[in-house]
Amino acid sequence: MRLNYEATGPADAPVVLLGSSLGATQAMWAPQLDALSKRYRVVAFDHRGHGKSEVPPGPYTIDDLGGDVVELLDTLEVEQASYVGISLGGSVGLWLAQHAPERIHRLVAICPPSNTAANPQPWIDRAAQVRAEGTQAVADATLGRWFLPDFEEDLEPVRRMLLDCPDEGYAACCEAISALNLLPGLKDITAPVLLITTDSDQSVPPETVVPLASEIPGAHLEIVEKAAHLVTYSHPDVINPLLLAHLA
Ligand SMILES: O=C(O)CC1=CCC(=O)O1
Repeated sequence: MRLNYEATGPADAPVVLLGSSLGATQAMWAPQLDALSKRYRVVAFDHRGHGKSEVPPGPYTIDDLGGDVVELLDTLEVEQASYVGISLGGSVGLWLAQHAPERIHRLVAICPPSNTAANPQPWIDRAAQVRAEGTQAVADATLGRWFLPDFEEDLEPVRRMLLDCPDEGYAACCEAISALNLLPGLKDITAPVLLITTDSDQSVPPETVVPLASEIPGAHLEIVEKAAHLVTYSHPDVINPLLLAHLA
């Protein structure tokens, strides 16, 4: 699988991978790049079906998405990296920590869905809707979940990113999310984990993230106040110091 990625920071610095949300590209990490790339080789990638990565026909599985990242590490000849992921990207991080523990140095999982298999129908319905009508059919609702109404920045670039997402890639990743259950392997994770959730996340409610902290050995939990789902984008002033402290 050919994954698109953008690398910034010193070529010989420790590598940090950045995994994005459903419907987003690596460009969503712009608010983190300056802070992280002073100390790290930052590799922000597009999941399969997203951005400039390949778009094979779906459905995809979390094994596909996680396996793609292992393949990317192999291609980059990186033995071990830290990983920061949000939303679907956070789920991929939890998968990597369970299935490729020797490749993950430290993990930050932000607002990660972990047991959507318990209620798969909304994701199956969303996949069908996007295959039939395109990502424009879900763009307004998505922006409403990603940001609180008082977030004043221009959201057009984010809307454009969603509209540009290949419909098949978006739908196929919804199907991966619909079958997701990462709970059984949490107790076996050995990498140091920082979990981040927010008080107003309607996509992946905090009640589904907080309990993960007592399942993952030694995990640290942070709850960001007055923030919705795409907290890396809306609150870099809060998130970036948390990332730097955990990755150090
Ligand atoms: O679009 C959403 O609802 C937010 C979301 C949940 C999982 C993911 O990757 O994005």
